[in-house]
Amino acid sequence: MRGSRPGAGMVTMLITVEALTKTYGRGPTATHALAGVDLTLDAGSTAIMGPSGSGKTTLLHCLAGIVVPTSGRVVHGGRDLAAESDAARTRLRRTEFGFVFQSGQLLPELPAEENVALPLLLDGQRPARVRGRARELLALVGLAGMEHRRPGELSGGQAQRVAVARALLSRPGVVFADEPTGSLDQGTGAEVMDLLVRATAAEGSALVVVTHDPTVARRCGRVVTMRDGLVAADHRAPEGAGGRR
Ligand SMILES: Nc1ncnc2c1ncn2[C@@H]1O[C@H](COP(=O)(O)OP(=O)(O)OP(=O)(O)O)[C@@H](O)[C@H]1O
Repeated sequence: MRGSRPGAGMVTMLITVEALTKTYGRGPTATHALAGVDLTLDAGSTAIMGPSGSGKTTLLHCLAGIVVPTSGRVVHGGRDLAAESDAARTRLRRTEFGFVFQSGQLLPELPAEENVALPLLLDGQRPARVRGRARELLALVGLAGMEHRRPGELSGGQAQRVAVARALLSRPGVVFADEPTGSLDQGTGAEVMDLLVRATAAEGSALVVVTHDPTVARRCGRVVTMRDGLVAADHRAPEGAGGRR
């Protein structure tokens, strides 16, 4: 049921980045985090890999409209994000994008269901409907029956599953994840990553995940490798091999 967003599930080119640069600071201490990136993000799952400091998080933040680039364009739905107002970018992030961070950033005093439902409850949407959707998503991520547990009563992997459910709440076109398994042991991390790929696919959302971990990247249909602020490699898994989409 994805009828609320025009073209949902049919869009293949989601975000296009053209000649993107981002420089932090100025003068002799300036850091050129992105040095001219061209990239078209399409449906499916994309991992962004590369050495520390190569610009992965900066690219993710530019794609998601969190960071405004120094030059270049980030085009989403025909609109250049950089040319939009802060308010318009915030609205876009709330309605079109979902986010999963390294540690789930759940509110400790709220049960899982409320943590998932909160963004749309704050938006003033009908509570019964929002809570129903939250329960549906918690079941999708394998947490049926744990709706009333608070984050302190969940394992690290379960807490990240709640964060995945929350990211999918508004039926986003794209879910952005920055080292989503970084705080988990390897086995739990692999389970959460599988879940993240499966749940985003089931909901018809694209996935962009920044990771250092090759086993995480192998679960994605495409791997973009950054080096010194540029795309150094861009590999797609052959149809049916790797990239479990
Ligand atoms: N807010 C900031 N102010 C100044 N420099 C920054 C800022 N954010 C990032 N940088 C610098 O920009 C470069 C790219 O950083 P970025 O975080 O995008 O890299 P990364 O590939 O995600 O690194 P890591 O894998 O270590 O997280 C680095 O040299 C970093 O120090």
